[in-house]
Amino acid sequence: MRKKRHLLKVDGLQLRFGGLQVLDDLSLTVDEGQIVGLIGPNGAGKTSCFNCLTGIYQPQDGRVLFDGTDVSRLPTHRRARLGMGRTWQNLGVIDSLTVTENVMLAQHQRTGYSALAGMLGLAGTWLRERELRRDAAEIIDYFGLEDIADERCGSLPYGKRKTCDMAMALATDPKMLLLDEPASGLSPEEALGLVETLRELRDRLKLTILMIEHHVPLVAEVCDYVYVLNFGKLLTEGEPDEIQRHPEVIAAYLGGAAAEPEVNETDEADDTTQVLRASQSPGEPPEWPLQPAAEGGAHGAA
Ligand SMILES: Nc1ncnc2c1ncn2[C@@H]1O[C@H](COP(=O)(O)OP(=O)(O)OP(=O)(O)O)[C@@H](O)[C@H]1O
Repeated sequence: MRKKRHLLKVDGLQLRFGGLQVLDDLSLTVDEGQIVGLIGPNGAGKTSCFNCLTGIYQPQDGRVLFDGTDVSRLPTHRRARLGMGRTWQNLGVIDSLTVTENVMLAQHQRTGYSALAGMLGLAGTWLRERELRRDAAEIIDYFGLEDIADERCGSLPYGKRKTCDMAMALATDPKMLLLDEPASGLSPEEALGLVETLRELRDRLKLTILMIEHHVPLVAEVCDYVYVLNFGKLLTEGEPDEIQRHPEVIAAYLGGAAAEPEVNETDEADDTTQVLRASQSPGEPPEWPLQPAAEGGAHGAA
């Protein structure tokens, strides 16, 4: 049963680029303390939705209410200060900075002075910088990155850079995390670890999470509620087990909704991963509806 307090309420988003209707009357809510999934075929408009929520894109119509405040016209940094933390599909880390420096850079969204002023030790920043460094170390420990805290992100494997991206989102002190494909490119072990991390973020740190994800077992395992987007419109919503049986959802995925099949680097390496595809070749067995993962797959992590 869903809790009642909406942390995020999105009403009637309309987003167009020229003649392309990217989002069409999209409404959704995310209740406090829940992990909510946003899924849909490639090109359905999921990342564009995140961009509208965080102020990167300005939709032509619609409203975004966050924690009771209408943030529809606020710039990205103001939304971040109110508690919207975000990770990026193509990573938000700066490769030339170390893990600690990246996390501290993210923290400066809430300091009232720039990261550069902090690095230069300008007046009034020194004490605060010391606090930030201590907080950054805690966050880095929390994500198990302490051994590589002083390494430049560019030299790290993809999974570690992804974890650093999540650490950066947490460093902004969010109420809500918007995660764009957190499992993409992760090894099976890392994807299993992510299940635990997401639950811990919700249960221990009391964070609310809205997550775009193609990794089906992960969605089925951790999401309390799921929205399905297709061609910019909400196709359906519900708990994961309802969604997996929904005839329109099955039709959308099997009907070749929006794009060519995606080739995901993790496919070959990860046989526990079931990647949602926009379309499939005739005769190919459907990967949708969601099926419980094989024994030892992500479901085994519960
Ligand atoms: N800045 C932009 N200018 C023009 N078109 C855009 C822009 N951003 C997104 N689009 C288009 O909007 C549509 C939805 O893209 P979006 O990236 O939101 O989909 P998605 O569901 O996140 O897809 P994927 O799962 O592949 O990441 C696509 O047709 C895309 O080309």
